[in-house]
Amino acid sequence: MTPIPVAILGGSGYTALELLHILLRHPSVRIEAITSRQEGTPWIGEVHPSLLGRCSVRMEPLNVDSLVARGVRCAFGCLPHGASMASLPMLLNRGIRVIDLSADYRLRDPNVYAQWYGESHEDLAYLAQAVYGLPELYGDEIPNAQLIANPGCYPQTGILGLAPLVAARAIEFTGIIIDSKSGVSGAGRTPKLTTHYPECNESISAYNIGKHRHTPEIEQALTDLAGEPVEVIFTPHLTPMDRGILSTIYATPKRSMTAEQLAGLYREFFAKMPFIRLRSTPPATKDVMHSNFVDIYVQLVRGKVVIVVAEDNLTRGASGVAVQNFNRMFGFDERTALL
Ligand SMILES: NC(=O)C1=CN([C@@H]2O[C@H](COP(=O)(O)OP(=O)(O)OC[C@H]3O[C@@H](n4cnc5c(N)ncnc54)[C@H](OP(=O)(O)O)[C@@H]3O)[C@@H](O)[C@H]2O)C=CC1
Ligand SMILES: CC(=O)N[C@@H](CCC(=O)OP(=O)(O)O)C(=O)O
Repeated sequence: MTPIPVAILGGSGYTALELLHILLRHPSVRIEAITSRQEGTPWIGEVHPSLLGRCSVRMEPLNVDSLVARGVRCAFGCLPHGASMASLPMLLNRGIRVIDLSADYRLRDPNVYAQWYGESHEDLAYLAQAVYGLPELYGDEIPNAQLIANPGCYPQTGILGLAPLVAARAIEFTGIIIDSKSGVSGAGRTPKLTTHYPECNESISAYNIGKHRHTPEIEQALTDLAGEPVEVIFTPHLTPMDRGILSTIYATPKRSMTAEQLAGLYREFFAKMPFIRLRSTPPATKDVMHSNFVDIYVQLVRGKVVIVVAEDNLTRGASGVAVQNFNRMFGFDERTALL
């Protein structure tokens, strides 16, 4: 089969690097273009030395006419939110399918976007068409999507960790606590004071308590599953590791259940989902490093359900699930290049 020509936008960043490492293993993909604001069209290996000898593509400014002329069929947007909705409509208008790794197209209600992101949404037309790309929940909508809103890194741990309980209406839909810890690469490659080495090394800190923009994303998906509003208290923490997210979730059962009934709910919900691993011991971030797996452990403790979820923020949290979506969009086995 002729490989599918793809473009990656925002080539200097961490998710672009992760995506390149995965796509270079994909038998049916050709990296046609890597776009960047960098001056002088550098080789990708000059910006990401781990790609030296593996990928000989020059970075180039974004030029949609050129991408169309070269037959690009899918573009991965690895840009910050805001920059995504400023660029991606140009590609979509020309028939290129897009997987957007930013948050711009994840929240269906533009008023909710404005409330949590502090800016109004500028592309209501494509927002209305976007499919939320969490394959385990919205998998049937992905093959025909022109625009995939790739899910956020933290939200995937909260949504997947709670999905079996919410779908079974087995827990209270308020007072759910999601306590998450992320490695520093979650903040991207662009330097910031909080992620400067002396600021974050040997230290753990909570941030954006009660106002992190992933709260409405988690609630939107869980509300879809429940058919009624679900409310969460989501608290992220920055931890001194390169990559990985560990979320510990606390929920209150609506009715009493045994450990076996609880485990059965999870087994049934995630049956046939190749990237969910139900664990008999609490997972660690190292167990999922560089993989597309989401590891989930669940236990009853003093009348509460405690769920521990581990994922790699760059692989499963961003670029791995983007390739999982790509595989579904273009009719490949969803595990291609990921297992
Ligand atoms: N890091 C993570 O774990 C996750 C990230 N995401 C999301 O994925 C997207 C990319 O994240 P990540 O790779 O970590 O971010 P980075 O900051 O590492 O990279 C983003 C890249 O986008 C380009 N860029 C930056 N600002 C602009 C701008 N104003 N206009 C156009 N291009 C710009 C730059 O590339 P260049 O200089 O080459 O132009 C930059 O390197 C973000 O929206 C992020 O929120 C989602 C899930 C997890
Ligand atoms: C550790 C860290 O700073 N993490 C980022 C979230 C990661 C991310 O990329 O989220 P979006 O895809 O929704 O932009 C944060 O809390 O803002």
